[in-house]
Amino acid sequence: MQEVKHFIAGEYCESSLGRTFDNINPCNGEKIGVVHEGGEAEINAAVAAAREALTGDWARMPEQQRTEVLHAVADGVEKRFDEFLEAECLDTGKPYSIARHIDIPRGAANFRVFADAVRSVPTEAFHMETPDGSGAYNIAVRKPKGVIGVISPWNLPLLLMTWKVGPALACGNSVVVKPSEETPTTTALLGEVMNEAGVPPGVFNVVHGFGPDSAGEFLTRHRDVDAITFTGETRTGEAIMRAAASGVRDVSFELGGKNPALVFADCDMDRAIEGTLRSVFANCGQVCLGTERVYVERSIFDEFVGRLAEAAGRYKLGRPEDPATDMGPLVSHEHQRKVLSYYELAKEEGANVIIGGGVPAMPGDLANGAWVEPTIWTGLPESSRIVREEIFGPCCHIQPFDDEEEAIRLANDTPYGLAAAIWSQDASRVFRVTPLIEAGITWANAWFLRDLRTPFGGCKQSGIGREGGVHSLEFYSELQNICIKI
Ligand SMILES: O=C(O)C(=O)/C=C/C=C/O
Repeated sequence: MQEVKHFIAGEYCESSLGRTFDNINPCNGEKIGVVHEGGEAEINAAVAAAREALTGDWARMPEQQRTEVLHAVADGVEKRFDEFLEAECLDTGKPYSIARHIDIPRGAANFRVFADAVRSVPTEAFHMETPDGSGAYNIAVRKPKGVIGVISPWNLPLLLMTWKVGPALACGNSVVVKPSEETPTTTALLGEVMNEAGVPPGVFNVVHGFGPDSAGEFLTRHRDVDAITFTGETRTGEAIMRAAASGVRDVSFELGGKNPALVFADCDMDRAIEGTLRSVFANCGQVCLGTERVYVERSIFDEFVGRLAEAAGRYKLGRPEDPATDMGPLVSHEHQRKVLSYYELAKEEGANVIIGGGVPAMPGDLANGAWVEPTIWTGLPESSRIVREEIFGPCCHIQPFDDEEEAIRLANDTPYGLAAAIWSQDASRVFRVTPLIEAGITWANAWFLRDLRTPFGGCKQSGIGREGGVHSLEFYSELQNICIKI
């Protein structure tokens, strides 16, 4: 039976609370093992270890060596690829086919891209004239921010945790990570890789537990944590922001969304179907950048709905390790209950259920898993909760529109602003429409095409700040301007 422990100061340890919670396989509801629940004592110990690491070998390590160590961490993840793959898919239920191409490779790449960025992205320097004519030089220098609190989500556990830990360590910080209680294993496993790669003890720490009145809250409230980065639901972000205000700590948030896709009649229909299918149903609809609202130009509405439904009907739900599987369960029975409550609400609100809307019949032990059917609705008003609220499941509502102005208005009619996709082969339309979409990330004729140097994050209630490239370096460092009089 698996036992997932905390990782503090380079060592695995149990909880002083003497409490553990079950880790459940969402494919069949079976217990995978137990996870130690961290309390205030564990968070205090982890933050203290992180603080001490900032005055030890890690602080004295030359930047070049630090980046080599981070490449060694990436090597370590790649060397133990199958171990990370199996752990991630056991925790999440996601198919090997997704984790093999997205989650685990990005788990390594997120260290490499920022180890390289910190060596190549310049800071600014200005020469200035001075009244005495001798002049002065201004040089901006990046310095570590300090101890970073990282609260990472359950949908892409390794990817989204290393998306934060990679740049944080590249900038010379130390971190205390509180992974989601649903998916603790790969974050815990990374501790071994950190030790093997030569990351000094205390630089990378992991404490497991829950949010309120548990490890998550204790971490965000800890006064010796200099900044907090979080990916997850907007209302949790609000609570973290309130905690961060005490001590004026900086925050970086990637929060919720209700992302639109705009499909124009002049699109490449095959590409629009393929791309929208992925953006709605990938990872069982549990991707923050995913589409839940699809707006289709009226002249192609019926054809688009029919073809998307036909494609969605071909998903093979099954075990992660089955090569035929292209959709897993939701991450937990709790999340299944939430998604199914929206499936019921849609029926109550009179939606046309084009496909799905329930629980699939699954064979054998899989019948005890957190499964839901890929689902497509039409016919609801824009005021419907189905169209307004983030569901985070394999489902979308499709609505027709008649012109570009209406499409843009519909897309922007949401308190969120994370991602969007538009499908059109008219270049003028693409350049006209995309800047008018209120979203931090907008794809045209693509989805989830990711250049890690680009700004990544949401506006409105979808987040604060940007990650990616220099934007991550900006958050994970303090810039000091040094003015030198000649
Ligand atoms: O691709 C990324 O860097 C990223 O952060 C993906 C986020 C997905 C959230 O569900």
